[in-house]
Amino acid sequence: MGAAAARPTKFASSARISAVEGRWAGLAGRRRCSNVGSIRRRRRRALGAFIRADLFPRAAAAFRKFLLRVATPDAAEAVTGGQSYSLAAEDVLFDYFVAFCRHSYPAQLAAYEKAAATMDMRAPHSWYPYARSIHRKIIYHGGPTNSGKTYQALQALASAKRGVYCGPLRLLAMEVYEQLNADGVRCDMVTGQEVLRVPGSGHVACTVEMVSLNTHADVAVVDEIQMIGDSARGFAWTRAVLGLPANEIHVCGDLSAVGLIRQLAAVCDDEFELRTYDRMTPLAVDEGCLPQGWADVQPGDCIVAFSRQQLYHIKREVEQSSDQKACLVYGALPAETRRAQARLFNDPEGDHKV
Ligand SMILES: Nc1ncnc2c1ncn2[C@@H]1O[C@H](COP(=O)(O)OP(=O)(O)OP(=O)(O)O)[C@@H](O)[C@H]1O
Repeated sequence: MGAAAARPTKFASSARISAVEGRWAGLAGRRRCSNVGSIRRRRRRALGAFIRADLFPRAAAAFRKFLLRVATPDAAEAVTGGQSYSLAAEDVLFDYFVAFCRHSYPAQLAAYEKAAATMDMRAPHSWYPYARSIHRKIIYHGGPTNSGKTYQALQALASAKRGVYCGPLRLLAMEVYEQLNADGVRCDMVTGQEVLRVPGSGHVACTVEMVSLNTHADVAVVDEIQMIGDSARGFAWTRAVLGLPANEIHVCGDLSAVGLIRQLAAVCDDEFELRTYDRMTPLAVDEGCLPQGWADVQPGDCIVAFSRQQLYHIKREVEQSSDQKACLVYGALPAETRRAQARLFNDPEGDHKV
């Protein structure tokens, strides 16, 4: 604005009013001085008021026309009043601009506000309207390994009409799939690697990344819930806990995620219950190594190695130096072979116990 422009003061005389009117008309005629020009430079601010960038030029032009039609000399004085115009006047104008847009383009602003809400990364629970339409109960089965947490959750799953199990491993999904089908509860299996459909099934056992959030379940089981804190895969547990449309969600794991799940339940307006478990048998770390080498391996032992070559080598050693037979499972093993190996190991009548 020109330095010669008057400061915003009260009007005292009609001569002054006409001077301001003249200046208003002159300044408004040059677009940059109408202050709508300043608003133009504030597109981002307008976005914050849900005025989209593509609506902005049209809205700003309409607002400018509107201003020129209705502005009183007072307004002209305030808006064009010398250096003091800058921020304070723009703030005033901006509020009027927003009010004008709300009045003139209600549908556009509402649509953009709705779209912005769905993209609000701070409220992930709102991304799952189906789950939010259900008042869910989250039951946290917490305790150390082998304390029977998953067993209890699976009991609830098996007795439900429609259920879903989500686990971190294909093998766990497969174990549940086989167990439920063996117990007469028809169950599909869905993993990234394979999909097995059982006609008429009401249940599905899947890896957690594969769980469908579009199918209602009476009971859902989310296993190894502490993995929600995993930097690479934790998102899949978060998605399952927030998004599963199930009446009851049984989450199983150690107690490290209790606080977080309790908070998520509160945010989702779900019920929360904590059930804690103790180990049924003690777990102790052996003081020494196997004195007789692989000949000391006992039925039920599990040996972990870090390469395929090592695994085959150890299997050979165990079978040659003891009367045990060993099964093998590793990541690259085809799913069908892995299942056959797991079946061999789990068969109570079989002789593959390592
Ligand atoms: N009440 C029970 N009756 C019969 N078997 C049970 C019972 N509770 C647990 N088990 C068995 O004990 C074993 C360990 O139970 P489960 O897998 O439920 O433990 P967990 O606490 O979930 O262990 P993890 O943390 O390793 O998953 C399983 O083979 C399970 O079938």
